[in-house]
Amino acid sequence: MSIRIQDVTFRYDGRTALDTICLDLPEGGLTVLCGVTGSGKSTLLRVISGLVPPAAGSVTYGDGPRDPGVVSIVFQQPETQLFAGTVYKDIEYGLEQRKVPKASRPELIRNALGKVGLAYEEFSERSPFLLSGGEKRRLCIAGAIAANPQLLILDEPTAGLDPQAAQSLLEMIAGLKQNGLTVVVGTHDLESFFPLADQVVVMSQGSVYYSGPAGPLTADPALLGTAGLELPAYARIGNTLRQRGLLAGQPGSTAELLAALREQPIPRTAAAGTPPAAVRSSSAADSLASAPASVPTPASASVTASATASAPALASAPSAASIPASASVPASASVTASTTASASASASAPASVPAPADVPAPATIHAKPAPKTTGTARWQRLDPRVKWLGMVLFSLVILGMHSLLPLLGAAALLAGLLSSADISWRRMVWFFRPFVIMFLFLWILSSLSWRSPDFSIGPLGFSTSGFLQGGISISRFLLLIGLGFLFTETTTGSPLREGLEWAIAPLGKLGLAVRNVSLAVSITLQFVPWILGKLSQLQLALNSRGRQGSRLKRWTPRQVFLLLVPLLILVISMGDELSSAIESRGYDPRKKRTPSYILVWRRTDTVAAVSILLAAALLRWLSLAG
Ligand SMILES: Nc1ncnc2c1ncn2[C@@H]1O[C@H](COP(=O)(O)OP(=O)(O)OP(=O)(O)O)[C@@H](O)[C@H]1O
Repeated sequence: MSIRIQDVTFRYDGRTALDTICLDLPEGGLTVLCGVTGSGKSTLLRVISGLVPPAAGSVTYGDGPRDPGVVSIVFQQPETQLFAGTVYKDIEYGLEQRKVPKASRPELIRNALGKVGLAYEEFSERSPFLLSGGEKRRLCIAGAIAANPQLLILDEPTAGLDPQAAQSLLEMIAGLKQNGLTVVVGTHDLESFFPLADQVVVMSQGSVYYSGPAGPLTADPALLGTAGLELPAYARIGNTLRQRGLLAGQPGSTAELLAALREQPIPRTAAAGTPPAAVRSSSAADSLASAPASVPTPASASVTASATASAPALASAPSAASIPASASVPASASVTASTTASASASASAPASVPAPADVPAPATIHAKPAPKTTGTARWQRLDPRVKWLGMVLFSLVILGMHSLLPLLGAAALLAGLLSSADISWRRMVWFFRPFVIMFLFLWILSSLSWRSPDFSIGPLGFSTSGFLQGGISISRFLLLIGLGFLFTETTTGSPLREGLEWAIAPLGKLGLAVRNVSLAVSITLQFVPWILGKLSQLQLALNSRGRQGSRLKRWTPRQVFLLLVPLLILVISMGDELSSAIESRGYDPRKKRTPSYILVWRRTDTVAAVSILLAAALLRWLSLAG
């Protein structure tokens, strides 16, 4: 299935992560997506998978819109993709979602596990959560290929795999491609994937910097260097040898390089200081066997190196492999460079890959405008003590509210504060949705009355006072949660902690372990967004098993149930890692420490503190009057 990506733009909370991307992914081909971290690879893969809709532009699958059954994606972190109690059930979940008949599932599961090198007998009944990192990754891939998709998307598939596992994964991917599957791989592992690639796409700051075959990229180090990437070792060695006239063409892989070197004996030259007896003809493979990847030494120096360690590897190199005469540049390759801040669409040079001189200087590539001061940035500059003051005062005032009017006043104030912090609606809805659903349920429960209902809906009786009281309690809780959300969204860990430690310092004289308390509170508060982030990753992964499209945003009871165990495991292991990290850094609450954030009180902080006091007094007056 071919894929056409047209003018795709994607934003996270207003921040552009993908900028008018245009790409064609060939049917049955393997496209390698590379770029420095944060360049937008994972985001583009998610958009291609159809799991997240682009803000603008479109993705077309074959001749039309996406059928959820034909696209599979494996995410970067395997631990956020496994849900079921056994390996078998985990793969079966995806098959069930894709309506594969129960009778055909065992065979498909056995095949999929076999393809990724996990023996069915050994693994099918094991818990996915107790597998090693590499085994988890292979299981995720097995889950993705079990239903025979037409497009397979892999994000960093070789990360965390040992060399043998990585090699068998590469062979598996090559096999899938041979069977006509269209594959897209986002990776930093250029060494492994360039030799397999039909097309390479280099991303830089959310734009496509290069798209075309791997050959021109490996022939010209400046092309990848400009995008912040390094050539694979085989290409660096190949280039050095070509420059010295020791190799005819550019090798397309390590195996090709070794094969060519074995077939092309390189005459040794007498190097300075080399005894004449050492001057003899020898295979270049021998010479290079122990040379460093970047070949920084002169040719003569590498010639004197003796081949020992890599001899078995050389022996297994395919001798028939051919090397292209020179890295000629196909017309389809294109390099894109945006030179000014407004050149978002990027001027594209579709003709030929330019010689190194034509490659734009790093300083001129993808220049971005100076960031505007956003509401979030303004909030972040506010002294954390002011925020703590607001948090504590408003929490107390909200807890003392027992009628609708002050609650409405507090809700209006909170809404105003959230929008002044530039927190997008989408993010707020994402944050509040699970709470609203849970609280609605609690509200209904608290309104039920069996003995003397004031009104009934079907068989259920409700009391008016229970309904009102329940509504008020739930509104109070939602406001408190909203306050915490505003606080953690606009305050990073260090200021939050320093501010709290300052505020509770006097309690230290009464024996309170001030530093422990502030550390615990700041970690707990920082944990909330982390947990929500993990939850949304888990939901995305679950949706990728087949529940996609219009149902993406819904939380079904089964989903909630499936997500609970992995989420709990993630939280426990994160807690474990955090406590080990704190211990390993020699944390001692009695020792004096250097503050990680210097508290500075400005005039704006005084204005903010006075406004908080006035607003809290007004809300308190409203609650008393009501
Ligand atoms: N959930 C998110 N919320 C906000 N910003 C995000 C989110 N995920 C990614 N980003 C931002 O979007 C940009 C692109 O991120 P993305 O994960 O796509 O990059 P990447 O090239 O895959 O990086 P890596 O190689 O490190 O995985 C980055 O600036 C990142 O900080």
